[in-house]
Amino acid sequence: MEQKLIRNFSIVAHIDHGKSTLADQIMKMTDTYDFRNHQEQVLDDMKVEQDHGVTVRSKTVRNIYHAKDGNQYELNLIDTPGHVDFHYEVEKSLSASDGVILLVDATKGVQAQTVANYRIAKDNHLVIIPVINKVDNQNAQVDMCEQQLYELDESFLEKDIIHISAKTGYHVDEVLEAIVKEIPSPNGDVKQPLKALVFDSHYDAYQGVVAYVRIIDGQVNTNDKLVFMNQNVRFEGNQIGIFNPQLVPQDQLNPGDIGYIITGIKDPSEVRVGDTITKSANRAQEAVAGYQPASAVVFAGIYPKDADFKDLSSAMAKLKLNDSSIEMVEHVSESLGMGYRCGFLGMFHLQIVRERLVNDFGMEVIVTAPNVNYRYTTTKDDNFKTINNPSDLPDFADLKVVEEPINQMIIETPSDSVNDIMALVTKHRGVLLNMDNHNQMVRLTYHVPLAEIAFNFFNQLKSISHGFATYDSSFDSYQPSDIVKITIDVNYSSVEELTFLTHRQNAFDLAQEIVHQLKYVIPRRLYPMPVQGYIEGRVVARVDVPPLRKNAAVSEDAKSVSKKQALLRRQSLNKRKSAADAVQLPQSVFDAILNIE
Ligand SMILES: Nc1nc2c(ncn2[C@@H]2O[C@H](COP(=O)(O)OP(=O)(O)OP(=O)(O)O)[C@@H](O)[C@H]2O)c(=O)[nH]1
Repeated sequence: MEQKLIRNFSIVAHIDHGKSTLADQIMKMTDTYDFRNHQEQVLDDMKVEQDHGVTVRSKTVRNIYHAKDGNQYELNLIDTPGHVDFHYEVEKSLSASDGVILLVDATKGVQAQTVANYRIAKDNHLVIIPVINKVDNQNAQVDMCEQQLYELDESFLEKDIIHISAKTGYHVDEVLEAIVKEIPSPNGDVKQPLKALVFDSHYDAYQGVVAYVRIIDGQVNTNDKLVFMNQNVRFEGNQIGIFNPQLVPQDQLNPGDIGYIITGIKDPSEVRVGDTITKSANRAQEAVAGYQPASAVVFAGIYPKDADFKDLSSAMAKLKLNDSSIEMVEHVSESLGMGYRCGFLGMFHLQIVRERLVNDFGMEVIVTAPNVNYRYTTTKDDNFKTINNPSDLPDFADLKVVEEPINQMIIETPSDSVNDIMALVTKHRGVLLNMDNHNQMVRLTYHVPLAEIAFNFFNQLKSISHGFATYDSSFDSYQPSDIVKITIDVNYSSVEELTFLTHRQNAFDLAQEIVHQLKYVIPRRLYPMPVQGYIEGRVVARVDVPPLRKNAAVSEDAKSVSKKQALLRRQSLNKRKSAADAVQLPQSVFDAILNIE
C-alpha cells in the first residue's frame, strides 16, 4: 500500500465507553473479519478479558477501507484498554499511532480516563477525533457530552463532533471518513536505514519472541539479518507480517506499516519493548526514543504453589515480555521458598497477572498481601532508603523519619453522594484541597495516602455513589507519617510475609483484625498454635489456632483408659514431629487479609 494511503490510529476512552465494540464494527464494515460465524469482540480474545469483560492488552488490526474519494486505504487500528491500571498500554499504543478516536459514552459523559487519555494524545501531538457513542441508548445526553468535550478542548468547537452507535453501526461510516481526512499518513523515508519501533511483543512456544513493530523508516523483508539496537541482540526475521487480527505473513513491511517480526529468540530477557530494530548490515544511527518505564504502585510476593521456582521464573519472563510494566526481583522467603517480589500498576493489574499465570502458563501461585512502598531515614543515616517489602523496615528504635507516598486524587460525583464520599475519604486520611462544580458534577480534589486508596477504595467509592463517581489519582509527593510495623508470630516464630506497615491510628485495629482472620485460615496442627500481633515490640493481639486432634477425654471410640492413653501417646509423637516443620501459608491466608477493609 502506498504510504499516503495508510492511517495508523488508536481508539481511546474511559472503561466501558465502547472501544472494543467500535473496533468490531469497523472490522465488520471493512469486511476484515466475518462475524457471522464467530463471537463478537474478537479483539478481546484472552480468557481474562472475556472473564472480566474488559480489554487488558492493546490489539492491532489492519483494515482495508474503500473511501468515498474512490481510494482504498489501509487503516491500522489499535484497540486500547480503558482501565486506569493499563494506562501504560495506552501510552505504548499511541507511540505507534498518528491519531486517536476519543470515544465518549453519551450516557456517562467525559470521565477520568477520557481526560487522562486525551492528555497522552495531546502530549504525543496526535490528531484527536472526538466521537460520542451509544446515542441509541435512551439515556444518551448528547448535548451534555458536547459541552464537556468543548470544555476539554476548545478546538473541538471547530469540528462536527460525530454521534454514533458502535453497536448498531449508526454513523460509524462518518468516523471512517474522518480518519481518512483528518489523520495524516505516516511520514517515514523508505531510503533510510531500517528503524522499527517495538511497541509490544509476545512469546510463542514454537517461534520464540514475536515483536510488534511500527516501521518508522526503511524497509524490512523476510529473512533479513536484524539487530535490537539497545540490547544489541542479533537475529534473523524468520517471518514478518501484519495483524488481521491473526498474524498474516507478508514479504515486506514499509514505512508506516504496523506489523510483527518473528525473531526466533527463545530467551525472553533479550527483548525489551521500546527497543528499535535495524538491519545488522546497514544500521540506523540512532534508536527511536523508547518509553519511560512504568512505575509500580502496589507490590506483592509471588511464589510457586506446587511447581518449581524454575517453572515460575520461565512463566514470569514470558509474561513480562507481553506486559513490560511488571517489576520483579528474586526473593527468598522462609515459609514460601524462592519466588519474586513484584510491582504492579494497581490491584486489578495484580489480579490479571495472577489469572494469566494460571490461564496462559498453567502456573498456580501464592500471592502475598500487597503493600505500597515507603521510605525512611535512620538515626545513623540521613539518606532516604525506599522499601517495597514491609519486613525491610528497620526496628522502630533505629528509625528517624518514615515517609509514605501521597497522591493527588480528583473525584467527580453527582452532588447527592458528596457527603458520603467526603466521609469516606476523610476516614482514609484524605485532606480536601478544593471543591468545585464541573458540568453538573461536583469535583473534589484531595491529598490522600496511596496506601489508603490502592486496595479496596475504588469499590467503596463505587458502592457509595451507586456507580456514578469516578476518580483519577497520581503521585504527588512523599510526606512524613507516623507509620508503624505490625509483625505477626505464628507458634512463636515471626512470619515475614505477614508483616504490615500502617499508620499508627489504624495499627491496633488492623493487628486485631489480622490475627482474628488468621485463626480460621492458618492450617491447624495437632497442638494449639498461638498467633500474636506485635506493634513496636508489644503484643497487641493474640488468638490460639485450635488443635487438630481428637480430645482423648471425650472421644467416643476410645473408651478404655489404655486406649485413651495410646491415643494421647500417638498425638504427642505426631506433635513433636510436626513442630519441626515451618508453618505453611496457603493462599487463603493472604486472601483473608485482603478482605480486611
Ligand atoms: N447501547 C449501546 N451499547 C453499547 C454501544 N457500544 C458499546 N456498548 C456496550 O457497552 C459495553 C462496553 O463496551 P466495550 O466495547 O466492551 O467497551 P470498552 O471501552 O472496549 O471497554 P474496556 O476495553 O474494558 O475499557 C458493552 O456492554 C457494549 O455492548 C452502543 O453504541 N450502544
